[in-house]
Amino acid sequence: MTSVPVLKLNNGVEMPQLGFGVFQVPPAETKAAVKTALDAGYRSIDTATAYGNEAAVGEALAESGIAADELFITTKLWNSSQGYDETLRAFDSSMTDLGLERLDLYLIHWPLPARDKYLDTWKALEKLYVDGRVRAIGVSNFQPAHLRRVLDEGNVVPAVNQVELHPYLVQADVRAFDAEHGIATEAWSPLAKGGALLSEPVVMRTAERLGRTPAQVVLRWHLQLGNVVIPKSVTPSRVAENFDVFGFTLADADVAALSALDRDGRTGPDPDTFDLG
Ligand SMILES: NC(=O)C1=CN([C@@H]2O[C@H](COP(=O)(O)OP(=O)(O)OC[C@H]3O[C@@H](n4cnc5c(N)ncnc54)[C@H](OP(=O)(O)O)[C@@H]3O)[C@@H](O)[C@H]2O)C=CC1
Ligand SMILES: O=C(O)C(=O)[C@@H](O)[C@H](O)C(=O)CO
Repeated sequence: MTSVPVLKLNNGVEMPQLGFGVFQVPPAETKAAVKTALDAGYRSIDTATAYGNEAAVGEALAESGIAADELFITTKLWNSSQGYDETLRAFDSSMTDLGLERLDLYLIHWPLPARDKYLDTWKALEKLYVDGRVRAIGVSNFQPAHLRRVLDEGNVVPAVNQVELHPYLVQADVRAFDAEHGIATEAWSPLAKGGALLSEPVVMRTAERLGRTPAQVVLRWHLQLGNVVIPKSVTPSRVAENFDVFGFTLADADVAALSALDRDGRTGPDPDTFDLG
């Protein structure tokens, strides 16, 4: 079976560079989707309390019989649970739902700067890390200014920053800041939600030339930039297609041509202003 390259995080923990996302997968369909992904070879699963499907992910993991040390499971603390004590309680609840002894990666889902609770929240993640309940801790949707405060006031450097990232939103500043501080950048909505990006002439031409699909070309672009990617699909053929991205490479010119699609094209909320939950 294809083995996925791993990135060594800043604490030495190894994270698969390709994983499977389950946002908007209804709980009743999640077990089947995760099983399909595990059968295809994925070993990293990205969920969140907000997705409402942690328990279904946990069932799929338990039924798979795959050893915990071969899996890499990420979940995220939802906005309504920010704050030190609330975070510790929310973590316990996620672990019960996931049925895990130890989590691989726990992320603060959004910074919510107007609430100004993410530093207290980060302290709780640090406690979970120091107590050995999670192998790595990180953040999601953090802009450099938010990360700067965590670096200045925290004791642990976040291992990962998971942000919206695809050729319409290349996130050069965030990626540069992350890289400068040893933080791995993980791309959410790596396919820009499977929309217009996959019909861009440059993406289609490149795919045709290489005998690959547009989604595979976009995922290759991420991998060659060094991003962690977590495409989501409930379509088994696409789940397999998105995993089959290790048998070809893009030329530097192809990578540059996709990067030139950058247009500040967010599909999701702006982290500086998003405040929900
Ligand atoms: N931290 C955060 O704030 C966020 C994190 N995430 C994480 O990132 C993951 C991925 O992001 P997501 O928003 O789901 O978007 P993606 O960019 O992964 O796109 C998913 C969409 O693309 C379609 N698709 C998947 N593969 C292909 C393919 N090969 N060809 C054509 N279409 C395809 C899917 O359709 P179908 O399923 O019908 O096959 C689905 O509609 C999430 O599942 C979640 O884990 C996402 C948003 C925010
Ligand atoms: O999918 C996620 O992880 C998200 O945080 C987003 O869904 C986000 O909550 C959103 O898009 C709300 O409109």
